Amino acid sequence: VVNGEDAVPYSWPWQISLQYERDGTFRHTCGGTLIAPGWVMTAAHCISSTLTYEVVLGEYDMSTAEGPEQRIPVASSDIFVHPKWRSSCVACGNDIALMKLRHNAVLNNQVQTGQLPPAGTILPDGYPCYLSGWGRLSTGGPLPDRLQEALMPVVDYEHCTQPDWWGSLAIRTTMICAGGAEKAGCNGDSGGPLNCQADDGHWEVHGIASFVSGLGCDTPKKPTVFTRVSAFEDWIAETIKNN
Ligand SMILES: CC(C)c1ccc(NC(=O)[C@H](Cc2ccccc2)NC(=O)[C@H](CCCC[NH3+])NC(=O)C(F)(F)F)cc1
Repeated sequence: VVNGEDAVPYSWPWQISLQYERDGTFRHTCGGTLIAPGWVMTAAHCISSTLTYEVVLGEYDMSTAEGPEQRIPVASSDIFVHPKWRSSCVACGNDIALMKLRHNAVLNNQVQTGQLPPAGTILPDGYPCYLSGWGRLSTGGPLPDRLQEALMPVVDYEHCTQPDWWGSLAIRTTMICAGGAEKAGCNGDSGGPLNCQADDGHWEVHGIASFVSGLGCDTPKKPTVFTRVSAFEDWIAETIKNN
């Protein structure tokens, strides 16, 4: 997250760190959201069929074991990438994947499931949402130890598809744009949640971090682009029901 700040520890208790094994240790590669005790939602572009993954819940500072961490493996046969995802076309959308955990997470103050919005919900321009993640602090810059967050207002479809913004070739109605000024997602935030507060005060996960500009994470008028979760609720429900 570029130009964010340290999150209050465990204030986004559905945020997970997706890690893959390399040389005997696990490394953070993407964010994700715990949507049920045994299921994590992330971005399809985070998944490589050859890697071994585990999910870390209850994480805050990556540099130290603080206690609430739960590390749960994911079998590659339990990873469900959206059937319409094309890794050669992130602009085509469908950048969503579900992972079934080897065993259920233990829910507590530091580990909670995130709530999905009502199917079809479209947020208005300027609606305040927060991106959270352990992605780079600047384009090509370092990764943080502590979970970061940034307030990133929604940029609606009409504004995000303007030619000097992303334009209509890069953005689908199954996406949400947010930010577009100095705050942005960056590599490593992929798959993580766009957290938006409903009018009764509860939080909902409206987006899955998908892409930023190749010119740099916080390029003006190139807001961070998220998969719109409310467009995929049938597929999510079906996948969980069938597996
Ligand atoms: C719409 C299409 C033309 C398009 C495709 C890809 C991009 N961007 C990208 O691919 C940039 C490249 C980059 C590298 C380093 C620093 C900053 C940005 N990376 C990204 O956007 C990566 C991974 C995208 C997966 C696509 N293979 N995503 C992210 O960083 C995140 F966190 F925003 F989700 C931008 C536009």
